[in-house]
Amino acid sequence: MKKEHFDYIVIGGGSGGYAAARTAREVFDRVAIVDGAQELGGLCILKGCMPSKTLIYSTEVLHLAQQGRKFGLNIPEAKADMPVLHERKIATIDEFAEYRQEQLESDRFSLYKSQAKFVDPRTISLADGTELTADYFMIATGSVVSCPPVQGLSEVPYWTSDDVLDLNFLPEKVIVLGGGVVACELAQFLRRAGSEVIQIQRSPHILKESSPDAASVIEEQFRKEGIELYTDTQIDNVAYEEGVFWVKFKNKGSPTSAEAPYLLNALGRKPAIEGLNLEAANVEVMKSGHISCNPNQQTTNERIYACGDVAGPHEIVHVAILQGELAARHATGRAAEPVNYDTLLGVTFTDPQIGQVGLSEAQLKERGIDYISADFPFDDHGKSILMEAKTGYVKVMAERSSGQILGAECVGKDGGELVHAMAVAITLKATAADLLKVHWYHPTLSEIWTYPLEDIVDEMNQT
Ligand SMILES: Cc1cc2nc3c(=O)[nH]c(=O)nc-3n(C[C@H](O)[C@H](O)[C@H](O)COP(=O)(O)OP(=O)(O)OC[C@H]3O[C@@H](n4cnc5c(N)ncnc54)[C@H](O)[C@@H]3O)c2cc1C
Ligand SMILES: NC(=O)c1ccc[n+]([C@@H]2O[C@H](COP(=O)([O-])OP(=O)(O)OC[C@H]3O[C@@H](n4cnc5c(N)ncnc54)[C@H](O)[C@@H]3O)[C@@H](O)[C@H]2O)c1
Repeated sequence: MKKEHFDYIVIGGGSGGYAAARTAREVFDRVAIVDGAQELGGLCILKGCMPSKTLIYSTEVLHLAQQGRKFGLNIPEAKADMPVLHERKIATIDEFAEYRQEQLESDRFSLYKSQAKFVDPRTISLADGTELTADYFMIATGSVVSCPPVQGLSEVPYWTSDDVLDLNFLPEKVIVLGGGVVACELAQFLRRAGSEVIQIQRSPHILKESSPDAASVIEEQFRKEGIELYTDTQIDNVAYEEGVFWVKFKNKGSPTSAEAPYLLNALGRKPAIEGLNLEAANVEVMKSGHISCNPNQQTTNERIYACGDVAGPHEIVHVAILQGELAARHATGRAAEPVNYDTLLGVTFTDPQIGQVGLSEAQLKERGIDYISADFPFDDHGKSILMEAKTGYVKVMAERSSGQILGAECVGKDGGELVHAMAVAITLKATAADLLKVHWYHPTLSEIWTYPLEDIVDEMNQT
């Protein structure tokens, strides 16, 4: 049996794993990456952020073109050409994936294309029986689509996000189960591409990670665009007969049903821990299935770290990367600062987008922090009015005593871009008064932030 020893072994070569390997390699000479995927590159590049945002951007352009009259344009017909959209996605993603594959295959690392399984706390075995030992391990195996216990769901041929991101035809009608980020981004993509869409969400609002105010804006927009959106539902069962999916559910208590030839299961993802044999490595998992980690990303076995979707608490690429870098710095004995989730940035790529950063109002209340909140709507702002981008608002929360910005929300056109101004402010601990010293160019969407900032400073001056 082949055996080899490394300083550091990364299991899973996605965003988090590659960040850890690259950072560990700055110090260690012998770094191995083990990945069992048929195609290397990880979720973000292959079936997550990049393909979804490529397709979503196309339908955003399509939506604008269809609104041509509003802008004084005569665009006779604008519609999605699904095979071409599909080709564009493939070409775009291939380029990103190729670059990542080159990085993984470089001679800086020893790459093993295999599933890994722990044999003991210092050893993994590969599919061909090879055993690898290491001083330190990083588990970065990501997540997989989950199939929650909805009656009938596991027996029907549902689509996942992978299928929607790989469509080369326009489905005439799709039922979308769920109201999380994946469900919402893809429901709007499908609708704008031309499908009939029925979306069924359990809780009273979609997008539970966002504020109810933000979710309400998206709900109104979805309904305006023709998505048949049900919230506050309970799914009774799912069935599939002769090419038709049936979903029976209670809509605010009353029995309802929906039928369509396609069904997207967007009811969430779960950590990819199956087959790792974590018990053999003394690595414990939490009730959610995430690997239990301390702030340095060390698991219950201090020589084994975890990062990204498999560790949580947020399934977001930049968090996976920050965690991977931090963990590798820690393992190589360098200064390492735990990820600060109080400055967390999140973006939902619906249109309008939701950008949110720092503490939410709910968190500020929960922590008993005395704060001032001020908001301003896009329908009263010069640049957004001339762009016909009048939906949504910006909101800023600042500590009452100091004016330090603690949280911000931007629901609007390119909200995910605009919110970065506040992300910088929050991370650098700027106050509302500091931010009013910035040159905010006119007319830009960004200058909308000055209105709530002025309101905060005014309110502070009154007390
Ligand atoms: C549709 C969709 C859209 C998304 N959009 C965004 C977005 O816009 N922005 C954002 O921040 N996040 C987005 N996300 C989330 C983001 O993609 C993930 O948080 C991120 O990619 C997770 O990275 P990771 O390194 O933890 O795991 P992954 O990139 O999934 O890497 C895990 C790797 O581990 C390998 N592996 C698994 N098990 C084993 C094993 N036993 N042995 C060896 N190898 C193994 C896999 O083959 C894989 O290559 C999206 C997700 C989805 C599904
Ligand atoms: N823009 C981005 O950053 C982006 C985009 C896509 C995905 N992601 C990440 O990927 C992760 C996975 O996203 P997701 O949307 O698949 O999961 P999610 O957990 O965010 O959403 C799952 C949805 O399914 C619903 N649900 C779950 N079980 C149910 C049941 N039994 N009956 C009815 N409803 C049920 C939940 O209420 C929720 O609305 C997220 O954590 C997100 O951070 C991020």
